[in-house]
Amino acid sequence: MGHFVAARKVMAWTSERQDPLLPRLFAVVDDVCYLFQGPVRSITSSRQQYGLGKTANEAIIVFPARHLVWVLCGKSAFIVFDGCSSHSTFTGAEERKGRLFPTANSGVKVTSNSELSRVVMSAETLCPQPPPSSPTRRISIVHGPVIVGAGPSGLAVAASLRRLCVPSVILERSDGIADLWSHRMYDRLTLHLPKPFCQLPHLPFPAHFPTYPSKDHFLGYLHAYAHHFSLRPLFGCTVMDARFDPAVSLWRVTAIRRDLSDVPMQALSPSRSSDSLSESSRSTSSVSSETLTEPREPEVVEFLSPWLVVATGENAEPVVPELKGAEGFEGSLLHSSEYKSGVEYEGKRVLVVGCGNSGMEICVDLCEHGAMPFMSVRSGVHILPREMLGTSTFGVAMKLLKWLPTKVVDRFLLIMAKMMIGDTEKYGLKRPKVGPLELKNTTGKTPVLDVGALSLIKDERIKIVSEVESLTSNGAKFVDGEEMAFHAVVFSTGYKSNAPLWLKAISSFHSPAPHSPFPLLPPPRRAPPPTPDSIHLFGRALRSQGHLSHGPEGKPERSFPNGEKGIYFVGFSGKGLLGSSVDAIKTALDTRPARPFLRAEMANGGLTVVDGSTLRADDLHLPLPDGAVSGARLLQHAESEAAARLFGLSLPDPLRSAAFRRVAGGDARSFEEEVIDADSVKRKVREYLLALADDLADDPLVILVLDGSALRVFLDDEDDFAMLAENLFTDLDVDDRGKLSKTEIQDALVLMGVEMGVPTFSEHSDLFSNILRKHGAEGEQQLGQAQFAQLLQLILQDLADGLAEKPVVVIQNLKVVNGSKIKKLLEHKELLDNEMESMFGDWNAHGHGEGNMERLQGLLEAKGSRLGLPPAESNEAVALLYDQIFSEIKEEVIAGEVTRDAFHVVVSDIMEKLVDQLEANPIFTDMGS
Ligand SMILES: NC(=O)C1=CN([C@@H]2O[C@H](COP(=O)(O)OP(=O)(O)OC[C@H]3O[C@@H](n4cnc5c(N)ncnc54)[C@H](OP(=O)(O)O)[C@@H]3O)[C@@H](O)[C@H]2O)C=CC1
Ligand SMILES: O=C(O)C(=O)Cc1c[nH]c2ccccc12
Repeated sequence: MGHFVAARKVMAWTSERQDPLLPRLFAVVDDVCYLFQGPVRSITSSRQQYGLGKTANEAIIVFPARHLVWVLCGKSAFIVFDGCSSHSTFTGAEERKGRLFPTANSGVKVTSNSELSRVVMSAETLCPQPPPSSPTRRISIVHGPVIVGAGPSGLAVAASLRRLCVPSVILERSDGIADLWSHRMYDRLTLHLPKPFCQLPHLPFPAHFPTYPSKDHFLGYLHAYAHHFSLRPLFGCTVMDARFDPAVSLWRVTAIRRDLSDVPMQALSPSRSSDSLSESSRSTSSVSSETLTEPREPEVVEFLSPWLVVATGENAEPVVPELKGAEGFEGSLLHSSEYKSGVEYEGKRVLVVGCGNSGMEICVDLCEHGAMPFMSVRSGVHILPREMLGTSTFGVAMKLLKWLPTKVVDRFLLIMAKMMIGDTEKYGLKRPKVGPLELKNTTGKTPVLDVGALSLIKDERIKIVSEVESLTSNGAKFVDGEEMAFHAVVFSTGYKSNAPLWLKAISSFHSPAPHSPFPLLPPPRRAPPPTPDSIHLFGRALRSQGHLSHGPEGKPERSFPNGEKGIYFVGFSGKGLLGSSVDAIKTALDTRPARPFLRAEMANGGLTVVDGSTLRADDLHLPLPDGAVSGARLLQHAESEAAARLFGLSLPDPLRSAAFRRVAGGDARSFEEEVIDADSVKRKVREYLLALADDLADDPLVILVLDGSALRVFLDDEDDFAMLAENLFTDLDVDDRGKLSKTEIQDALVLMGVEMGVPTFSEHSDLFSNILRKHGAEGEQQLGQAQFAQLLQLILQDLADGLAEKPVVVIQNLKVVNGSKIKKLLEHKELLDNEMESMFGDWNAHGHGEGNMERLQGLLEAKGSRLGLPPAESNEAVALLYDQIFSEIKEEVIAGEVTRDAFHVVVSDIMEKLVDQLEANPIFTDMGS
């Protein structure tokens, strides 16, 4: 342990082996100390940059304080930049006997081998006092991402991070989780999409939930979810401003935090009990001590973090049109977010403005409560049945989108809708010109999934009226001149995001390159994230708020200026809760190398692509059976041989049977009974292996081999292990009792999960129960943190040994696109010609002229699935791949009228480029559940 020494305006850092009274690395300017320790890699360029002498091998560089700390109030403070984890930690510090010590519970651990590479200190005298009128301001450096919003998206991100042992902070303006769902939705609401599309990552809905869970089911689930992952958002915390500060490469998120001490604890606790859920039965009072000691005055807190997750949703603020005469209307005026049920409207005439899902369902609700609803329709609307072909319409659409372009899926949905619910136009519900999914993608307008409104419209129990022109004292005037009386008006006119109000200056940084205050630091060890600019746009983020410029298709443009880093938009993809889950997992996986040990784990273990190459080697692993054998026996042997070369993996059935069919030829049944003579046995086994290899080459499997090596990474490094054990302990100790029972070791293993090298509990219960029993980890005995760590270490050691002896292979639900399909196509003249002809036909069918390049890109993107590529709309990596390849094609080669030959040349060129790119950099796509 080194020491911080402070004497009035002088502070210094000495490392362990140095005399604390003779600090070596030390500098003071204007009350600010900047101290640097660590290897200087780019010494030559640094010499130039700082004009150092040729013989200099050690340098002290002093920076102005504003680069480092914006405002620091109250006590002294220092910031430790840990070069190992690329994390900064902020702590209060106090001076005792001339030395500066971290204040209690500061959370800073500076150990000698944590490779401290920068130390920055700032003394008390530096801090300007806040102006007396302003609320107290505090700075909080977050050890992980700052998530704005505690709705489903924010919770899903935090949970996904928690599972990876990455901490995060959720800031939430309201008093509880999922405020929209708990306070701004009508009672009769049920989810429109079936269960699998609405559950959040890592915790399925309870089995007893109906296919379409109710609002209360869903809310109960969200509370159980927050509880399960011990998520404790900071409630009453309204973000006013968030901006990226290039000087420190951090996001500065300023929030006002209200005092919530008079809010009933029930509302603050994530473990609100609910009848609909059994998960929440683990009763705890999970109000943290922090909640109990809330400040009285509103407090301004500035959160600093390298990552900002925007999870405030597309429905943050109600949209209410400004109508002439609204002030003079004597009935009640409300937004759909304030409508709870139709009880109070019995016998009343209610005008519902807007025909989205809310408008439609509120009309149904009004009918059911004996009111008379009138629905005002301005533009058109797509109504689709909630289900078709025996499953949900949404599910059908998602399936089809995997294979077909949006326009074709739209055409299909509209044909099905017409067959099932007839022509909706004759009731005054015009269909928009653009199809439902394309409209959703381009404008964000969701199609209506019919849950009963349509038949009420047909029966004229819901009356369709035209666009409202103005309100009168007792009703409304419509654009068609008609005037009617109403008791109430419910604006079901939708919602908008509020991110533009607080997310400042995105895309408008002009500084050429973010200035680094630490030019002497070794470059970060982590490879940059896969996107070129570290801005993670999962979906249609903020499209309608003008934050992003749009391309001609309304797609957000994918180019961003440099400067803003580490920002993630979660839940803006227009794909409902499913979209939130996908975004959340991506965000978590992307930010997870936040922890050094996770980085090590990824480098060591990581994913393995099984592309069948190990099956091609000539020598066999297992001795062949002697003499002639039956076909069935041969197959059995061939399968064992394959498994022996594939980490003991048992291959999916379709793969095995396809290979078997190729070996067996015509009749599989008779082959099993056939006698294979000794000479043919080896040939047949090889045939089987090669058949498997061929299929795997086209469609590789992605597997995770858990052989204990990932676990060793933690076990081999004392610090890493201590950190892991501490995190797990605090995560599990939800009541802050400082004790856990032995049985909770099992929860720790579950929390660690596959990502950290622990197999799933349920599938490998033998392995676990032996080890747990051996260490007596089944009892209720209470363990303190140190004992917990000790026991965990023993158990993980045994687990690692067990796995080393018999690795566990987990097939990941990922598809790898490596270009082999395109390569095959290029090698197969006949198929290639057919494909080219069909593309050339499409090309000609859509006219000529301007924008050939865009047209060709569109055509190839649409054909992507035939080439083995996932749709570009659904996969950012694919979209980037196309963009990159098309940027290399010269405009003139496809200018004007394109001949067949020229078309063939260009398209083959593109295909070859695709192969090159994909072979070097395969694309992984999530196949969902
Ligand atoms: N059970 C469920 O799962 C439910 C889901 N939802 C979802 O919640 C989100 C919000 O839905 P919702 O609240 O219905 O909002 P939407 O944005 O989907 O619909 C708003 C409606 O209001 C109309 N509108 C807007 N401004 C005016 C105006 N000045 N005059 C007349 N009409 C106007 C729009 O028509 P125009 O095209 O003319 O602008 C549109 O029909 C959607 O994603 C929806 O699918 C909603 C309810 C239930
Ligand atoms: O998010 C909503 O509002 C839904 O009702 C689900 C939904 C999201 N995107 C869609 C596209 C087609 C059909 C339903 C949805």
